[in-house]
Amino acid sequence: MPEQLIKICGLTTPETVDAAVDAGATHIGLVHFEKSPRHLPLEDAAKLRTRVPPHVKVVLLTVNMQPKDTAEALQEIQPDVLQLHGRENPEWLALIKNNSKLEVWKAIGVKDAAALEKSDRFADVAHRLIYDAAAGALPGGNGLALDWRLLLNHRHKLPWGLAGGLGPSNVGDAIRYTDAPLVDASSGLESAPGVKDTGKIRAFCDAAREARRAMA
Ligand SMILES: O=C(O)c1ccccc1NCC(=O)[C@H](O)[C@H](O)COP(=O)(O)O
Repeated sequence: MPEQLIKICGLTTPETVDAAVDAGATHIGLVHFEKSPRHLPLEDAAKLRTRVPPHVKVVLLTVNMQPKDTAEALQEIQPDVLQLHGRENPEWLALIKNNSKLEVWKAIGVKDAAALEKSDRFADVAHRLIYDAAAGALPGGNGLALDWRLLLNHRHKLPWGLAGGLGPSNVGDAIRYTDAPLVDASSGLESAPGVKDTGKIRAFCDAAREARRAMA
């Protein structure tokens, strides 16, 4: 049975990082984007990063960040994965991929089938695509679901994950319906914008693993 990958995104405190690790998350996401309620200054992100054991991967999220600032963030935080969540183009991803050992993920806002097809242009330059709802008030973390039906007949050219509006009550359906190898949630695990609920983190991880187990 393949391991269900689970990313808990937008963690901002030691308690919630520990809760995600204890609940069995495989990835934790740290957002460095000032307009987000989940924004972490570099120094704070670097401190949280040190709490994460090696078997859990740290994903740094940035949005249209300049190369010099990106280099500084990578140096300070030392993530395992860089997730680009803005309008970054394939050339920009290629530059990062060819100049570092990092995994590079690209978030794709999926508003229709055309957006999904267009994501193929990242096939040679990303290690994984994260399919999310199209940008709302923020580029991500809006609690909006994409139309899962769009994923059903798509021929994935590289590893992928499903994000957007997931929480404990629908992640099982999402996995059963789309067979997503990775599920990613943020606002559905909060009691207020930017405030993660450790009970919801645990329930999300349990529900995701249970759905995968039942499909084996
Ligand atoms: O979470 C944010 O605030 C955020 C801000 C800017 C870019 C990306 C952001 N989050 C990206 C994520 O990976 C979220 O987990 C993903 O968009 C799903 O969010 P949600 O629908 O709230 O579960």
